[in-house]
Amino acid sequence: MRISIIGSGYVGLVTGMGFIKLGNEVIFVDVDERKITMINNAEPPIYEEGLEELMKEFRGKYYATKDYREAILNSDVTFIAVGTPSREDGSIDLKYVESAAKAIGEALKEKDPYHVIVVKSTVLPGTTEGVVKPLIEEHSGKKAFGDFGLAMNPEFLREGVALNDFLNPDRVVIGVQDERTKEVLEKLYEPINAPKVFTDIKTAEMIKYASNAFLATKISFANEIGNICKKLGIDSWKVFEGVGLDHRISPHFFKTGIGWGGSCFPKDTRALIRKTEELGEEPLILKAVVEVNEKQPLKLIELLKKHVPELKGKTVGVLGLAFKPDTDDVRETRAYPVIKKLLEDGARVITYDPQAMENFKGFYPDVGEKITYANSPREVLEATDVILIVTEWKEFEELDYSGKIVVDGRRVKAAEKTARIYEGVCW
Ligand SMILES: NC(=O)c1ccc[n+]([C@@H]2O[C@H](COP(=O)([O-])OP(=O)(O)OC[C@H]3O[C@@H](n4cnc5c(N)ncnc54)[C@H](O)[C@@H]3O)[C@@H](O)[C@H]2O)c1
Ligand SMILES: O=c1ccn([C@@H]2O[C@H](COP(=O)(O)OP(=O)(O)O[C@H]3O[C@H](CO)[C@@H](O)[C@H](O)[C@H]3O)[C@@H](O)[C@H]2O)c(=O)[nH]1
Repeated sequence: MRISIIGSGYVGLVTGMGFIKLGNEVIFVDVDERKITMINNAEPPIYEEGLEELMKEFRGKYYATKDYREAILNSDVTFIAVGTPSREDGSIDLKYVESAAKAIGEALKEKDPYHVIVVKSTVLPGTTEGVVKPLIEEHSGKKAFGDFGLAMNPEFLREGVALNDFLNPDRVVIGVQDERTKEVLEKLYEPINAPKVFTDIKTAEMIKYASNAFLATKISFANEIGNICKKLGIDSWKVFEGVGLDHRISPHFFKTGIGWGGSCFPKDTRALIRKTEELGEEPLILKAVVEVNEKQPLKLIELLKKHVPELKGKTVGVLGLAFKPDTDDVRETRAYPVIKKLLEDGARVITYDPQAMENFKGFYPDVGEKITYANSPREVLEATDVILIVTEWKEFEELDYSGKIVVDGRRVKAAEKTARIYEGVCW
């Protein structure tokens, strides 16, 4: 099939390359010229395992453009994969979705054959039918489900293992209303060996939020229990090994530490909280889940002060800036509140991350420009005896932490074994 993808970021690019691997052709659309040039040179604008190889292997099966008209006229299905960030007040910001829907509408004016539009961005229930549909209809002069198809197909991939998650998902959720659109998506996803859940459109939208909210809840719950364990001298990882063996519970997303960051859990829980309040309901659990998560990274500093009570003038090494390993993404990384607090307490910070240093500096200039970036993790260990571990990159397992005071937010075994003084956040 010929597919166009609007928004060539973490989801758009991975989804597009995944569809290409399944035998399709893709036109990527973006507003960012840098991304367009890089994609056309088969260079991934983001770091994601396996993406570069795939882009090189399938050169010729895709290209990128900023021209919506060209992309729509030369494809049968269009996925919207633009960002849906938070506004100041935590509510969902739909400005990218709205501008994409308008531009798709304009381009659809000239198109006769039945074209299917699929919302892949994470959007609150009601958005596809209440915002995207009317905008496309208004700008194209055509009617949804008669002149063009419309569906909502949330994405569940995790950064770092995104290609594998896209190609081997636990399930594919497709919210549709009309039979013609359903047939197109059934065909497109046929090669993927996973249960296909067909629902109405707003149920598909809600499945995405409920999934992310539940996973975030699992981690915050584990961290709350983990904080109790720490006080009682109990290893919470052992506790959740025992808990997770109950098949009703499952062992996943119970890794205690300094909490969840990233481009999804924080903004999606916030958006769901705002929506719940708008509906006149009280999001009691969701608010607690967020509150636990906001406090958790600062536990690192509390524990550090047990061993280094005065941080003023001290150099502290921070290992890891990405919100998790195997990505260069720093959106809502726990490294930000940790480094911010260290600087407020008068410490100097030297840091290393294999992929995310440039992004961190650009994304958080208020702290990013006040810290030192090392060329290797060893350089951090040479610069100071006081180390905080924020992201569990594999290479941090290969270091010798002898003589160091390490406070670990993610459980790096090598540090646990070799450090002079070792404190785990919840173990
Ligand atoms: N990152 C993830 O792991 C993940 C996983 C599942 C779902 N999601 C959801 O997918 C959506 C995209 O997330 P992302 O992380 O890929 O975002 P991203 O910021 O990496 O990518 C979005 C892209 O859209 C482009 N864009 C913005 N406005 C545009 C427009 N009008 N026309 C064309 N391109 C435009 C941006 O330049 C950017 O390249 C969000 O709704 C997110 O919640 C993300
Ligand atoms: O047991 C765990 C698991 C994760 N985390 C943290 O949780 C955050 C999110 O991790 P992960 O879920 O692996 O990364 P994302 O790429 O943000 O993926 C989540 O968000 C995506 C965007 O919606 C969804 O598609 C995925 O299904 C969902 O897992 C990271 O900061 C992790 O360090 C923990 O602290 N403990």
